[in-house]
Amino acid sequence: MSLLELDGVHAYYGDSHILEGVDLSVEAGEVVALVGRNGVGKTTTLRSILQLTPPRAGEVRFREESLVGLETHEVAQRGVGWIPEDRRIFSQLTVEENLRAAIPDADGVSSGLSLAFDAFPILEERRGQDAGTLSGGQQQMLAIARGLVGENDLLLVDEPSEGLAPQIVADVAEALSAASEDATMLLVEQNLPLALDLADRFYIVDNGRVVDDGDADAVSADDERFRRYLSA
Ligand SMILES: Nc1ncnc2c1ncn2[C@@H]1O[C@H](COP(=O)(O)OP(=O)(O)OP(=O)(O)O)[C@@H](O)[C@H]1O
Repeated sequence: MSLLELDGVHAYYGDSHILEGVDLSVEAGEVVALVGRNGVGKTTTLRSILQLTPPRAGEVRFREESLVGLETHEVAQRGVGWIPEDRRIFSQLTVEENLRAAIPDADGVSSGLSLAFDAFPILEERRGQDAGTLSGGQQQMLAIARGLVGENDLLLVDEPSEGLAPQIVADVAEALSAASEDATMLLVEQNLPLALDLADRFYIVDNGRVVDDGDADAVSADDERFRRYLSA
């Protein structure tokens, strides 16, 4: 049985019908990428899992239990972590305080900090610095590190490479790749080569539906399947 299953999920913003029956699944231990053009509903799919945009029809099951109707904090308590597109770090807190705040269990603080600092050594150098003074790339590293130390069973990662310089993207990709060895992730990523590199499987989303899916190893970013749905 899959760790996460979406079955015919419909979601709206007001009267705008955004998700028109999304079906997908994520197995424990997998990295699954959601790819597709801007505005097709990838972020909304993550929001529908988190119950930030609760589905009006369809099911979201996590460990075979429905998440629909729960509060977002209850979804988080069940082990679903979120690394949002806009990062949402606490800019007035230091790097270390941001990490400590994301570690659920007091006994886990030192191992959590080691995990974060192993993944992103620059965060250890900056541990006493206010997070708001970090560069964009370092803030993204902190956001990812907060997700990693959260002891989640599933991480929803939204556009980790967005707005970052290529060298920083490479660092972020390396850390996500290392983290994915013992994490399960559903990843929204516009950078298709990066998405395919990180993921075991992909789903292509178009107009609020999954229109294609497959094994990431079996395709390359210039495949016709992607050209059809991803080119502007
Ligand atoms: N809060 C909102 N209120 C109204 N419409 C919204 C809201 N958020 C997103 N939308 C619209 O919903 C549609 C899907 O947005 P979504 O963010 O899920 O797309 P996406 O595939 O993640 O693309 P992007 O990479 O641009 O975020 C878009 O047309 C967007 O304009």
